[in-house]
Amino acid sequence: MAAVTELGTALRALVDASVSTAVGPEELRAAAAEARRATALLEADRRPPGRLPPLDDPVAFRRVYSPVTGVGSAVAPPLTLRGDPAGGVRAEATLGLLYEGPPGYLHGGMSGLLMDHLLGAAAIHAGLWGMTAHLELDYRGPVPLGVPLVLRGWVERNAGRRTDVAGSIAAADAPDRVLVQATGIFVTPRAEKMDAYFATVTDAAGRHTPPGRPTDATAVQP
Ligand SMILES: CCCCCCCC/C=C\CCCCCCCC(=O)SCCNC(=O)CCNC(=O)[C@H](O)C(C)(C)COP(=O)(O)OP(=O)(O)OC[C@H]1O[C@@H](n2cnc3c(N)ncnc32)[C@H](O)[C@@H]1OP(=O)(O)O
Repeated sequence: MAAVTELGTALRALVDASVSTAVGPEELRAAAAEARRATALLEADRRPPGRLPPLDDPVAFRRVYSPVTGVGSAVAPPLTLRGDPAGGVRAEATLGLLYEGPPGYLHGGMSGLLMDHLLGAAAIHAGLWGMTAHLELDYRGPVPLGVPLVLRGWVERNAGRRTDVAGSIAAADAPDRVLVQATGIFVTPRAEKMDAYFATVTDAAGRHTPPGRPTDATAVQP
């Protein structure tokens, strides 16, 4: 885990530098050569989609390469999710140029990614695992880059396999001024669909490992 985290941290610094650099073509080409060298090292042993990495724990919902929370992911901020004393889950993050949409502000699709994850995690935190069936966002104000943000997700109601969830993004210094407001419907797939989607998922040792049961523990910190 320490090595995965070390590489993820180094790669995040690299991709951040690569989108904010102002150096010339010579330096860019030299950096590209270094990047290709690192890629060759990593490509020596790869896993296919559907085989979880050894450090993942599908029962605890730990995913080290998640594009949102993964400590090993170059593109994840990465978020640390916590249980929110006000209910649901929350995370703090300061996002950089990698995620820029309008100059100086967060790409709207990135808000969608983050909200999808927060809402899904809020359902899991409440013991209600589901896949995103519907996600709706209202963009009330642009989300600034480079300032601390607070992201929240909470369950509104649950009926059978369907869970209605909501969430928000705000600047940490103005938490009541909601910049992005999200609502979503998460559905635990019926058994036939669970089978069809995940029957071939295995852990690193090749054992069948379907996604977590609705009552499983979560990766959310207490
Ligand atoms: C993802 C695997 C994860 C594995 C391990 C996880 C570790 C995670 C760790 C940490 C936190 C994670 C956080 C993750 C967040 C991100 C999650 C995603 O990105 S999920 C990918 C995108 N979503 C899809 O690809 C779904 C595609 N859609 C489908 O496959 C089906 O539509 C599905 C399974 C969602 C529902 O199919 P049915 O056949 O099981 O269920 P039916 O009978 O259609 O619906 C059940 C009820 O829900 C309502 N419903 C379904 N879809 C609806 C919709 N779009 N709008 C409104 N209502 C809907 C229906 O009307 C019905 O309600 P009535 O029982 O009649 O009252």
